[in-house]
Amino acid sequence: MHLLLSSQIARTLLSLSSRAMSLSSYKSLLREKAFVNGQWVNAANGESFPVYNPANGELVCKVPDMGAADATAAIAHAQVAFEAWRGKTPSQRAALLHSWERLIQDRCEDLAALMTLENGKPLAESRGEVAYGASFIRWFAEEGIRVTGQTLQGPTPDKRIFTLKQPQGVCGMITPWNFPAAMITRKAGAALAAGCTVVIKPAEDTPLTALALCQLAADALLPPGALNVVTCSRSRAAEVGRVLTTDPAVKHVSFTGSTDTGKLLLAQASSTVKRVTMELGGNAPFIVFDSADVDKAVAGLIQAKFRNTGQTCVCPNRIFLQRRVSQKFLAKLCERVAEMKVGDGFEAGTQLGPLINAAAESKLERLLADAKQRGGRVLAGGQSVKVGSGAGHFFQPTVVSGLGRDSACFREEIFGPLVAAFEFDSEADVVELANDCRVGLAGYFYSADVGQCWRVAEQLNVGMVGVNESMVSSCIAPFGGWNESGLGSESGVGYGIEEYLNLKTVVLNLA
Ligand SMILES: NC(=O)c1ccc[n+]([C@@H]2O[C@H](COP(=O)([O-])OP(=O)(O)OC[C@H]3O[C@@H](n4cnc5c(N)ncnc54)[C@H](O)[C@@H]3O)[C@@H](O)[C@H]2O)c1
Ligand SMILES: O=C[C@H](O)CS(=O)(=O)O
Repeated sequence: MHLLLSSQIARTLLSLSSRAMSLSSYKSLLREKAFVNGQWVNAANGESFPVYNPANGELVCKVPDMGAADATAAIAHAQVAFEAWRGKTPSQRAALLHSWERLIQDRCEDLAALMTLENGKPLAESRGEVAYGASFIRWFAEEGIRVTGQTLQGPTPDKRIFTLKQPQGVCGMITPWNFPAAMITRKAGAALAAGCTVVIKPAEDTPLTALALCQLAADALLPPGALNVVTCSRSRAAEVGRVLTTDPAVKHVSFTGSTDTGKLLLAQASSTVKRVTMELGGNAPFIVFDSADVDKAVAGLIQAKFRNTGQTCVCPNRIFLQRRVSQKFLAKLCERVAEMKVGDGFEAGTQLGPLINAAAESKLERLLADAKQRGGRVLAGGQSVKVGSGAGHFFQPTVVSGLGRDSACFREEIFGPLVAAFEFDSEADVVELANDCRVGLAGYFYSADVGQCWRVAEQLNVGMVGVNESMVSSCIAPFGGWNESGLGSESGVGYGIEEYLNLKTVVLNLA
């Protein structure tokens, strides 16, 4: 008994000490100002807005609530910086980006703590995201050195044709709360490596990680004006966004967020015909065929579905189970789900942190009520969870089966820890079901039939497919959606950086 007690005490002390360690050192990167032209600045209106810890509703700090004037000033500084930044060689830019990436890696623990504090995700996931975010900077530093053009024989002997790829200029970026570091570096890394300068508006829920990245960029000696972050509350997002999407000095708008917001920004950006990159909403099918390795499929679903508490754009959203394997899969899945730990992201062993806010919890409850009303069966979870003071919005990992395509879980992006299961009979049936939606970001399926793997991978109307694999994102793989999931592609060889380059054709007369 004494042995057991001492090991429990040790675990508790370790948990508290790791939490204390994380909380104590992040403060060196906590900034309560925005970052423009290499300076820490307040909003022109002197106003600020609060950033809360989603796990307990406690105030973390306040940051500037900037408006149109601040965004316009940031763009002007980025424009001035662009001329010098584009004039550096790709290798010179790469050296600075590599320095930035190394500093990010060195400060992983502090950045991770800051991310968990403002986003709520488990500390282990935050650490993973810091490394993932840094990988994009390293990747694009190298990509920038390998941007190539073409040399062609002209239509007549006295002509030669060359193509050049040149940086577009100032890029406006608007990013979401679910990946406070990676959604910024996946864009800014590519744009900066291409020779562009950037003005970023991070999500109002998670500005602190973005600001911390600015401090490290300054420490890495990125020149003033190359990287700028303007912060604003949700109520000012439209005002700042309108400047970023309509100022003639901005040549590219890169957005990651919901499809509805993306459509709005697209319309605004059209007034000055800006280049755009849109990474929008998803509704990923996750198909398990009779021939699948069920244990592997269950593990894959757990990994992809509950990452970031189910709040990622590539989370499996509709789980399609072939009839013969359905019960076995659901039994194994529910067994694993029942073991998952919901809690504060700083607590050791936490696998599911809080939802980002009350609206996210209300949406989850609405989707669950709709599922039940349509005859869905709750096989696991289904309840919110009180953690600590109870001010956070925690929800059990939940599994609902017996749903049809008329359910809200089929039609909407769930964006939470709710597994919605649907049964199917034939391959043709499930491909039709999977493609019955207006977005097409990611899709996954498990099958031991090679021919089926090829057929289904080719037939799914999505930008990324996992075949017996549930993780499709990395700096190496092009990331982008079809249909209403977006435009363009981020990361990959050539794709991500090309978004920020203009193509120029030069026809040279030799005579
Ligand atoms: N495709 C991807 O890579 C990807 C990645 C993350 C999130 N998402 C999608 O984002 C959604 C969830 O994120 P969210 O709730 O933060 O999305 P959201 O569209 O509400 O917000 C995203 C960003 O847009 C800003 N914004 C909102 N309205 C604006 C406006 N009128 N003008 C200018 N900016 C505005 C927000 O402040 C935030 O910074 C989901 O649909 C998810 O699929 C997609
Ligand atoms: O939520 C959207 C992100 O793009 C997911 S990922 O981290 O790139 O897989």
